[in-house]
Amino acid sequence: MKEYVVAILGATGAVGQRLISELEHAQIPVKEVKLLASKNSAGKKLKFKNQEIKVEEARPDSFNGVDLVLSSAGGAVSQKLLPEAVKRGAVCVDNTSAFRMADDVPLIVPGVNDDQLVNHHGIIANPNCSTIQMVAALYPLHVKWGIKQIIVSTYQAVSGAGKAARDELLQQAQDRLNNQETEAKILPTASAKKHYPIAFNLLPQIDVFEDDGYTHEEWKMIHETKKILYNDQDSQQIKVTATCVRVPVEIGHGETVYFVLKDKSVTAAAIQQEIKKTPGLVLQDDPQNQIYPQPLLAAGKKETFVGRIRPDQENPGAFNMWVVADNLLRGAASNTVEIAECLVRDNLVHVPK
Ligand SMILES: NC(=O)C1=CN([C@@H]2O[C@H](COP(=O)(O)OP(=O)(O)OC[C@H]3O[C@@H](n4cnc5c(N)ncnc54)[C@H](OP(=O)(O)O)[C@@H]3O)[C@@H](O)[C@H]2O)C=CC1
Ligand SMILES: N[C@@H](CC(=O)OP(=O)(O)O)C(=O)O
Repeated sequence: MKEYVVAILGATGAVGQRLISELEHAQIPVKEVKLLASKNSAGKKLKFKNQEIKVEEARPDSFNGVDLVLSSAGGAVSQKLLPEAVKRGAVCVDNTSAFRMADDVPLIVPGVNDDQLVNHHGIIANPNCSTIQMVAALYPLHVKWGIKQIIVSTYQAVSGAGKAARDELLQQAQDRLNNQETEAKILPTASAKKHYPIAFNLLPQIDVFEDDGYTHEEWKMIHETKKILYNDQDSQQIKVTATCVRVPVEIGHGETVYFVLKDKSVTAAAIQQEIKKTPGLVLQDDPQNQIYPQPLLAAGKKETFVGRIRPDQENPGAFNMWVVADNLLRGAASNTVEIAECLVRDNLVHVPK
């Protein structure tokens, strides 16, 4: 059986740490693991299956002899280093948005469109975290009844903006409870002109603003959803709009998803049945007993949790639902490692000539 040399780029980060633990349990025969990060982390030791591994500074020649790269060190690092990795024969699964919309890069949610992996040219993109959980929940409904329109509002945890944002929430909360002045340096985005506190607050900005008034996170949800569902030629016709909001939650993105089906006769009970029988989805929908998805319950889990499914009383075929998932696992590390498992399963861990 072939064994693979796997490099984790961004191994010291919020997502990188989870990539390590997901890889420990993956259906991937691992010969060796290389842990790569910035030069600040070079020499640090991290564990893979109880074995201590020294973190190395990521450079082009770090990828010599590597079969598979799991990448999560930000878009600029991916832009610079992944083409170097591919040149050296490594297949890269990238968590960043750097290559997602490129025509020759498959954008994959396993269970939805992993059949498109055969078209890869060395780089495969992992979608945005908010996109993954929404598409995972909607896909079985789209296959069965066809979706015409999606209107989504997100409630995104601070860990989506990295380790530093999570630390900032905790510090601000502590300062506030101690009646001390607090500082905001990271959110809404590290590169923003102004920063605002997230503790006891909500920020209707994730990523930068586009000229049309939408944020780039909203743009990604709209266009990535269409690309993933493009398998089916009707998908380009799906209307999608989004509002993305940062909330003071550590881990777990929530989404209210309003969707309109082509078939106007579908019932909430039929939708619940589809969700229930789809692998990777967990139905938590029992309002009488106050059973519904919550970030605190989803954190640490790989599944996507779905509840509050109810029809729009004034628009037959339209429904509201509430979808929650761990953004660092389902929205990032688990999806990436599942893509890598599909590549191994389908014997696709090679760069086509
Ligand atoms: N699919 C999705 O929706 C998600 C995608 N992501 C993507 O993953 C990236 C990382 O996210 P996250 O883990 O939360 O961020 P963190 O800030 O927690 O971690 C960033 C990681 O990148 C490394 N890094 C930074 N600069 C360099 C460099 N020049 N060369 C090599 N490594 C570098 C850091 O190393 P060091 O510790 O040495 O600084 C660290 O390991 C995001 O920028 C985003 O692009 C993240 C969340 C969800
Ligand atoms: N933007 C997401 C996480 C992320 O990094 O997304 P992307 O990979 O699309 O840049 C969040 O802040 O919750």
